[in-house]
Amino acid sequence: MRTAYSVDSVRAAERALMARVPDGALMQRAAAGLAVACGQLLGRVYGARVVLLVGSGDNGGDALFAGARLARRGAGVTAVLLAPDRVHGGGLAALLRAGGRVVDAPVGGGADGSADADGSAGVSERALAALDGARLVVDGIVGIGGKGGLRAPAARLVRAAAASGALIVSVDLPSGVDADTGQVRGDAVRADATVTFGTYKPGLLVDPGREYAGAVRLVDIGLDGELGAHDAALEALQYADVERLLPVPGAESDKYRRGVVGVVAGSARYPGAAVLCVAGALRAGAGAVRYVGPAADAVVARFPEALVSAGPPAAAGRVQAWVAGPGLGDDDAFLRDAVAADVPVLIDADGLRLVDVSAVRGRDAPTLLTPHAGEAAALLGVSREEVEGARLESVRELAARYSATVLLKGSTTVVASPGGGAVRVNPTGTSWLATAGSGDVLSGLAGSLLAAGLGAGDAGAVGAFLHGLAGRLAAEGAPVGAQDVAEALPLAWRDVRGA
Ligand SMILES: NC(=O)C1=CN([C@@H]2O[C@H](COP(=O)(O)OP(=O)(O)OC[C@H]3O[C@@H](n4cnc5c(N)ncnc54)[C@H](O)[C@@H]3O)[C@@H](O)[C@H]2O)[C@@H](O)CC1
Ligand SMILES: Nc1ncnc2c1ncn2[C@@H]1O[C@H](COP(=O)(O)OP(=O)(O)O)[C@@H](O)[C@H]1O
Ligand SMILES: [K+]
Repeated sequence: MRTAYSVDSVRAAERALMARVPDGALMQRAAAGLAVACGQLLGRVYGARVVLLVGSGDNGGDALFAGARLARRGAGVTAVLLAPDRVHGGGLAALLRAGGRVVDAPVGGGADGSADADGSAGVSERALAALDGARLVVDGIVGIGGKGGLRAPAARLVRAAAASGALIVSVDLPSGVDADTGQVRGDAVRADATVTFGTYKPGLLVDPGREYAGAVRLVDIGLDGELGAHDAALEALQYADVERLLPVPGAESDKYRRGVVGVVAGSARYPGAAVLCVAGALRAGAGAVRYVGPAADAVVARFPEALVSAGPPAAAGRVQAWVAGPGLGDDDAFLRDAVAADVPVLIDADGLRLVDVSAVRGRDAPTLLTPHAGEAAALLGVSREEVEGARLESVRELAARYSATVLLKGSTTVVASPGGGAVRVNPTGTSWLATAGSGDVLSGLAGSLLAAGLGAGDAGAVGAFLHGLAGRLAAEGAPVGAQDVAEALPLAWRDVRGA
């Protein structure tokens, strides 16, 4: 399991560790890892021009000590100081000893300024000129101490760094990205790589922050033992975790023991949603798929193995979980039956529009809601942009409001449980999945995992993992349709099982 911890937990763990190690040891470990990563990106360090963007905190200190290490290996290192009067003293001294140069960012060398009329944001020509011809820019403006959007001088330098064409490495996290949420307000560094210390931060794993971070490398600074006393804020399942959770049939399994999933989806207008949902459900672990609804002919024509009926759900025979909602249109009768059933229920798409909050809250069996950002926005009464800018907050809020597990789809898919705890973040997503109907495949797939006995959080996280993997395997760099994603699910299973 890959985990990420909140800033508060990181700070507490760092305090505990610092009490046991010599002064400055953690920063030296961080700087050593950072310098190694920079060296690898540069290839040849000797003679390379490196610019450090140095803020007023320890993030800038890391950059300075790493810059000193690069300077000792022959790089031409220039530190641009955003707040010369508050720079990390030890780091600056180390850089100067190693032969590095220093340029003050504020015009006139004072404290960091604010926006001004000529657009220079109070940044000196010398600071901007230092970026010309740099091969590598090290972003040490702010780390976990960042608050709000970048101030104007920092934002000006970040734009100049982006325009310089240099490789950009962020220290701990891209400056301008909120460490706890991944939110970006205004300018932020778009890094080629981020070297983070001790643990991942949530903002490195969740968009929009994740996209700004580039390739993330974790440097061990000895924090693991101390972090054990804290709860992770985020968890990302890895292959081995998913393999353990897959519902592989045992020798004595039969189709009923494997679980039967019922699908309430499709309408005369949208029969395809039913077909795609069943396509996902058939390849996910349940022993049988029952379809009820108006698209029964279309479903059985494509999948003779599906058990179909016109409904209602109560007359369809026993199921261990229902999936309800894709392509339903406005008819909520079958949805209500499914929600009233005392088995796990996954609600998606039109079902999310039609469902009654109090009916969901009143359920005893687990409920899994799978909105995309637009659906989540409608449920929360906010804009789609607000949901996409604050995925973690949105998914946690929905889970609390509905007393349900919520899987929020999109460029980063996240899963929150009603009782709080770590949010699951899916590591396998690919934007090739942004194709009509792929959400229907996911709902069938995750519903099938529910029927096979996985808890709602596991069904959501494993479903998203397999879905993302299937999307990648189906696409291999070319556009795919939702059916292709469903057909690649066995490949995803085999990939996870190493089969
Ligand atoms: N605490 C530790 O043990 C370790 C900390 N390390 C580094 O220390 C960092 C945290 O250091 P700090 O707590 O000093 O905080 P930061 O260096 O992340 O940032 C704090 C400084 O940035 C300024 N600032 C805040 N928001 C800003 C904004 N929006 N625009 C411009 N400037 C802004 C503040 O005025 C403050 O001086 C970590 O991210 C990591 O890089 C590492 O050296 C590893 C060890
Ligand atoms: N940019 C993206 N990156 C990764 N996955 C994406 C992206 N956009 C959409 N997806 C995934 O594609 C699927 C689309 O589902 P959904 O929006 O419900 O579409 P539909 O209703 O057409 O089925 C979801 O699993 C979602 O997470
Ligand atoms: K940074």
